[in-house]
This record gives sequence, structure tokens and C-alpha cells, in this order.
Amino acid sequence: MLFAVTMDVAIPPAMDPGEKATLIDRERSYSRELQASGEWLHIWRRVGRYSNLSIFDVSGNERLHQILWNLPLFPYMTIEITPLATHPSDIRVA
Ligand SMILES: O=C(O)CC1=CCC(=O)O1
Repeated sequence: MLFAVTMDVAIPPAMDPGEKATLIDRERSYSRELQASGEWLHIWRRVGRYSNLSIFDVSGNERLHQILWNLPLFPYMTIEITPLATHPSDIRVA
């Protein structure tokens, strides 16, 4: 199942810089593992925002929830999820 997910990040300004750097490194590693596995298909920066738009291809809602819940930055994110279906006008769909 495909999902478009936006993740707005709001790290507290008072967070220790070392802790922040470690958190961001962990986030990058976690994301790259899931990209390599094929579940995290795309990650795009939303221009002008500390936010990304990602596309996931996962088995279902529970798996997406598990992935998002385990994001190192999850406590500092506002997440919106849009389940996707094929569009009848898509020329790639026979
Ligand atoms: O958009 C961000 O910077 C947050 C994030 C999610 C996965 C990742 O690598 O960074």
C-alpha cells in the first residue's frame, strides 16, 4: 500500500547541540535503511520548510505506524498521512 506522508520537524531550540546532531544522524541512518529495503520510496524536502514529503510502500497501516513511531525525531514531528490509490488517468496504468 502506498502512502504520502508529510513530516514537519520542530526540534526545541534549547536542545543540546550534541544531542541534536546525534538525533539527526540516527534519523538519517534509520531512513536510509528503510529506503534500501524498498519501504521508503521517496523523501523530498519541502522547499522553505524543515519538513519532508515522503512516499512509503508498506504492507499496511500497522507497518506504517510502526515505521513512523520509531523515527528518532518522532517526538518532534507533526505527521500527516494520505493513503494513495491509482488514478484512472495515469498513463502507466493499463
Ligand atoms: O525531514 C527531515 O529532515 C526529517 C527526516 C526524516 C527522515 C530523515 O532522514 O530526515
